[in-house]
Amino acid sequence: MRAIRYQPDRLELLDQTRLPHETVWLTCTTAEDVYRAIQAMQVRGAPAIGAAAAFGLALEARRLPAEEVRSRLPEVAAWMKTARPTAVNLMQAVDEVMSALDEAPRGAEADALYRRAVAIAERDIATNRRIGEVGAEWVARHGGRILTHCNTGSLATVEYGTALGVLRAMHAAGTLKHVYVDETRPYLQGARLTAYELKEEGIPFDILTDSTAGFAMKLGWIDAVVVGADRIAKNGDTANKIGTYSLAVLASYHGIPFYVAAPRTTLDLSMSSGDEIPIEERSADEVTHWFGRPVAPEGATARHLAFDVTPGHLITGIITEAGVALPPYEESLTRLFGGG
Ligand SMILES: CSC[C@@H](O)[C@@H](O)C(=O)COP(=O)(O)O
Repeated sequence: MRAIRYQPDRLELLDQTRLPHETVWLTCTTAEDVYRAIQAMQVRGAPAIGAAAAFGLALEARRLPAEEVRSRLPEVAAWMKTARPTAVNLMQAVDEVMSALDEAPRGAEADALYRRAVAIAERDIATNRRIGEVGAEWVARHGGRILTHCNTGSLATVEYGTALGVLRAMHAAGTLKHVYVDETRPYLQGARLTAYELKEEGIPFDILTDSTAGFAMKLGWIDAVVVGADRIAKNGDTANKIGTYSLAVLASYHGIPFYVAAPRTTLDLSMSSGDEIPIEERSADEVTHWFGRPVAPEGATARHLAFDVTPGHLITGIITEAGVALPPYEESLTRLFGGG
């Protein structure tokens, strides 16, 4: 399954606000189109927004007059980074695609940026497959009934997924028994998107309301929790979809292993702890309204933190393409990826 299709003159995004009942492709031809799609969560998930942003800048390089690309694109790149604040993949991908300008011959900037964006996208797929292999072997030792949160699959990446990639690989290896999917209020990435992907793959699952997780653990339904990440600090503190922290606390209380699956591009080794990670706060309307329809009394207020930070000490292991990092993370992540 692919939610991102690209050509030099356009980026097509499978609109994730319409899934699973409508399949609508959105065509982007400018950086602004891509920026708006990221903000509106028509494309979402840390690696997917990074790749989309890279293509957005390549499109902008094609649209700008050739003699203005080098002077004007850096400002567009800085703006693109502000589309969403928490997932560091966005900032990394923007920097990486912009670095193509350094080597591009004059007049060939757009082609160079497009080629770099394609490389980012293709690397994401290969990385996710490797995370899947590494994680499937590791997680299966705990058992085959896995709880996951949000959507970390093909829709959240260029293809295959991170945490959901681990589940895909376990399914292929015959070690996955059942997936419990948190619905993931308020956008329902679990109930809408993860359920859609699991159904397509024929993987057995049940959706749980977010508040069921603790009792499901108490009832002995869950062997391990596997989630994705939007930014991981040097000490292993991990920002991910709101609700992840509660799951980690519950897993710790019940003695259930709790794993994060993420690529190198989700690590932010410039941050020493999760306290430094910017947490996106989205519109209260997304909580007081149900996909546009009011559910709370008129005038009711809400706080809509889109992410939380799980302290590294609650994380059993971080599954990456280079292997599984174990606590203490400052040492293990540096060993796997170097200090930079
Ligand atoms: C491989 S996706 C990892 C994370 O980006 C995912 O768990 C998540 O929190 C997505 O949040 P979203 O707000 O839907 O973009």
